[in-house]
Amino acid sequence: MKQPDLPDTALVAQSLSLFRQRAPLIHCMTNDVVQSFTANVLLALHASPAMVIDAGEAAQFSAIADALLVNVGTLTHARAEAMQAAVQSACASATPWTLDPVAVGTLDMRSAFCQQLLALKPAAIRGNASEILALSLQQGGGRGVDTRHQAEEALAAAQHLAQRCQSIVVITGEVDYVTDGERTFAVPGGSPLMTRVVGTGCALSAVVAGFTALPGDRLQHVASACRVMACAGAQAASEASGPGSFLPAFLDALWNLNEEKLK
Ligand SMILES: Nc1ncnc2c1ncn2[C@@H]1O[C@H](COP(=O)(O)OP(=O)(O)O)[C@@H](O)[C@H]1O
Ligand SMILES: Cc1ncsc1CCOP(=O)(O)O
Ligand SMILES: [Mg+2]
Repeated sequence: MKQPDLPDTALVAQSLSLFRQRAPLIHCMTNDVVQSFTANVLLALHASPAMVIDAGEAAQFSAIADALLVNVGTLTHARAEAMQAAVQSACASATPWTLDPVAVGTLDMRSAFCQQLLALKPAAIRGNASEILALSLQQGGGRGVDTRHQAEEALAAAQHLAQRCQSIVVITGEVDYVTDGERTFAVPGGSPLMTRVVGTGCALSAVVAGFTALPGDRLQHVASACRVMACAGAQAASEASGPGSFLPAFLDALWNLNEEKLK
C-alpha cells in the first residue's frame, strides 16, 4: 500500500481561502450536545450554519443548502425520519452530504440507520477509529462516543469503506487519515486537549461537509479541512491552561488562521 501523503500547505491555504470566499450555507442535522459549538466553529470560518430539523423543512432546506451534515449523536426515530428525507432531497438536488456516525456499532438503531444511509452515497464520512471500523466491518464499536482504537488501525477499513460508498472517509485521532480508497492523506497536528472538550469531532464533520461543497479536488479540500482544525487546535492548546480556556482560544485560532500559521 502506498504511503499516505502530507497535505501541501499552499494547497491547504488555497482551500481555506476558497472556503472563506464562498462562505457555504451548511445544513446541520446534528446532535443536541454540540449545536452551538458547531455553529460557532462554522461562523469562525465565515460559513453560514443553519440547524433545520423538521422532516418537511429539512427536505426543503437540504435542496437549497451548499452542503448537508447528518450526525447521529442523539438519534431518535423522528430524527432518523427527518434525516432520511433530508438526504434523499440532497441527493435529488446534488447537494453533497456528510455522515458523522457517532457511536455506531455500539447501539443497534443507529448502526442499522447508518448502513441504510450509506446506500445514499455520502460525499464524506468522518468518524473516530472505532466508528469507522464499526461502519466498515459492521461489527464492534467504541466506548460510547469515544474511540477504543488508534486511527492507524482503521485505515484499511476506511479505504474499503471509501471504495464501497464512493466517498471520502476521514478517520480522526492523533493523526487524521483522509482517503478516497485510492489516495490517502495523513494529517498530523492538533492536540489531546481537543478530546477533552465536547464537539471537536462533530464540528470537524460540519467543516468537512462545507469543504465538500468547494469546486476542485474534493479529497484535497477534505484533507485541508482536517489540517485547518488541527492547526487551530494546536495553536489554541499552546495558549490554553485547560479545557475551559481552550474553547475560546480555538474559535479565535480558526478566525485568525492564515497561510503563515498553517506552516
Ligand atoms: N491525540 C490527539 N492528538 C491530537 N489531535 C487529536 C487527538 N485526538 C483527536 N484529535 C483531534 O481532535 C478532533 C476530534 O477527533 P476525535 O476525538 O477522533 O473525534 P470524536 O470526537 O468524534 O471522537 C480531530 O480534529 C482530531 O484530529
Ligand atoms: C457526548 C455526546 N453524546 C451524544 S453525542 C455527543 C457528542 C460527541 O461529540 P464528539 O464526537 O465531537 O466528541
Ligand atoms: Mg464523534
